[in-house]
Parts: sequence; structure tokens; C-alpha cells
Amino acid sequence: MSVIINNNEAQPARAQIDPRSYEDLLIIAATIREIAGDRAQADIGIICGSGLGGLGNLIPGFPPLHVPGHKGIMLFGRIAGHRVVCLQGRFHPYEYNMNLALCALPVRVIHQFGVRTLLVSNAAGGINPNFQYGDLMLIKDHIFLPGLAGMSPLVGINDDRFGARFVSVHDSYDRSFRKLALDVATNQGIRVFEGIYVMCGGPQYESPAEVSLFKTVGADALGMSTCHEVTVARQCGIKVLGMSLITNIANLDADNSVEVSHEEVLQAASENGARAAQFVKGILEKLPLA
Ligand SMILES: O=P(O)(O)O[C@@H]1C[C@H](O)[C@@H](CO)O1
Ligand code: HPA
Repeated sequence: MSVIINNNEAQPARAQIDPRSYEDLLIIAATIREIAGDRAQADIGIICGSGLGGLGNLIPGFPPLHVPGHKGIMLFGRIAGHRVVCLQGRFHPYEYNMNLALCALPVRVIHQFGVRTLLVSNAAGGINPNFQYGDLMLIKDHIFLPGLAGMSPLVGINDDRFGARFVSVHDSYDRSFRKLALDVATNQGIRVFEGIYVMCGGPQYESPAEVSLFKTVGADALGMSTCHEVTVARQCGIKVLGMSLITNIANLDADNSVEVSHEEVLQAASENGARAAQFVKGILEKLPLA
């Protein structure tokens, strides 16, 4: 049976969480265990991007979602025999004063519940000229702009219980997972590409000149999330599969006013979310059980 923890209803036990405190992490995990009991165990974590919370509907017993967006729900259940924890919603750094350690904390929390594989998704603007609205992009590598600018979730005094001080992010997006996912895409006959995701700070969307800059450096899609979560996942030793749903085509031309809005992003995610969910289901069906 699945279990739902709704962060919107939870009473904060402490006014302030220190995301760099291992003791605070243990308190958060214990609080969730108090609610979920033995069901707070999972091998695979799923983080749902904007409007992609419907991925949680893959878990039998969970009521359907009616409002797209970020729900603030943690859901334990099974998909294709795997023990899964699904985070319907994420903390975006622009919401929390660019406190990236805080925003990546859910990854450390689900690691406490046993997660060793993470499937992370996001909504993104397409830069690659071959991309169309509604395409899926498997993240092959990333450009973590806030991280490069000193806002890594790993800055500050490191508690070794979180993992190594210096973390290699080569092969962050596991090659064998990407190959498996591409095979699933071929079987399902859906448009899935591999590409490079750039994480911007947001919340403003990027100017045409900024989009052009990212195109020049080889980025295929851009968004405002994911890289901080993946960086922490790699520190914990979690293997990652990342994917972007292309919800809009980023505008490269300053003389052409193509505006993007979050409503448009959510609309695109709701129009294409069912296909993304089927893709995720197909991947989970092929992934060996832990
Ligand atoms: O959580 P994700 O990365 O899917 O959210 C994207 C990026 C911004 O938060 C928002 C912009 O519309 O959607
Ligand atoms: N830019 C940044 N984040 C996004 C976009 C975009 O064009 N689309 C969806 N999330």
C-alpha cells in the first residue's frame, strides 16, 4: 500500500533546519518514519518537475492529481515491483534565497530511506534547433551555473557522513541508464534525445542573448533546477537518470518577442505529462530490481 506525506499539512517541528547538519537530517528522516512507519523505504527516488507530478499516479492507490504544478508531497509505493519514493514537487533555489543545500536536502532524506537510484525530471526550454515542443531529453551532462559561481550545495564545512568533500561529477547521468532509456524510447516510438541541460538561477526567464550564449557553449535545454539535486546525489553515491520535458522553445532573437510564462510551461507539461509518465514506467519495468 502506498503512503502519502503532504508537506503542506505537516507542522514544522523546528523553526529552522540547518541543511548542513547531519543531526537535522536524521531528525527529518525520523519524523517521516513516525508517519510512514516501515513503508518509508525505497530503492528508487523520483523527483517530479514542474507539472510532472502525475508521475506519482503510476503508484497504485494514489488519488489522481487535478491541479498541475508542485504539490509538496512525498509518496512511497511500488512501481513495476520497485520500492519507490516520489517527490511531487521540489524546492527551487530562487524560492529559498539560493540556499542550494536546503533545496537539495530532500535527496539526502530519501537516501536515508535506502534510495540508490534517482530519476529526476524537469520542465525546460529547448535550445537545440532539432527540439520540438513536447520532446523529451535525457540529460547527458549539465552546466551548473550557480554551482560554478560558488553556490554549490556542497560549499561550507562538510560532514563526512554526507559523503566526500570533493565530489566527481563525471558520468553523473549514468550511461547504462541512458542506454536503457533510449531503448525504451525506441520501443515506445517516442521522440527522446540526449543533451546538455543548463541550470540558470531564475526566476526570470533567460534573455535571447543569454540563450544564444548557452547555445554557443553547447547547451541543448535550459531550466532552473536539477543540478543541485544531482550534485548531492552523486555525493551520496546515488546513480542518476535525468530527463527534461521541452515545454517551450527558448527564443534566440531579440527582435522577435516570444514570451514564455510559467502557465505555458505547466500547460505543456500537462499536455505531455502522460507520455512522460509512460516513458518512466517503461524504464522502471526494464530496470533490474534491487
Ligand atoms: O521544477 P522545474 O525545473 O521543472 O521547473 C521549471 C523551472 C522553473 O522553476 C519553472 C519555470 O516555468 O519551471
Ligand atoms: N527557461 C528556464 N526554465 C524553464 C524554461 C525556460 O525556458 N522552460 C521551463 N523551465
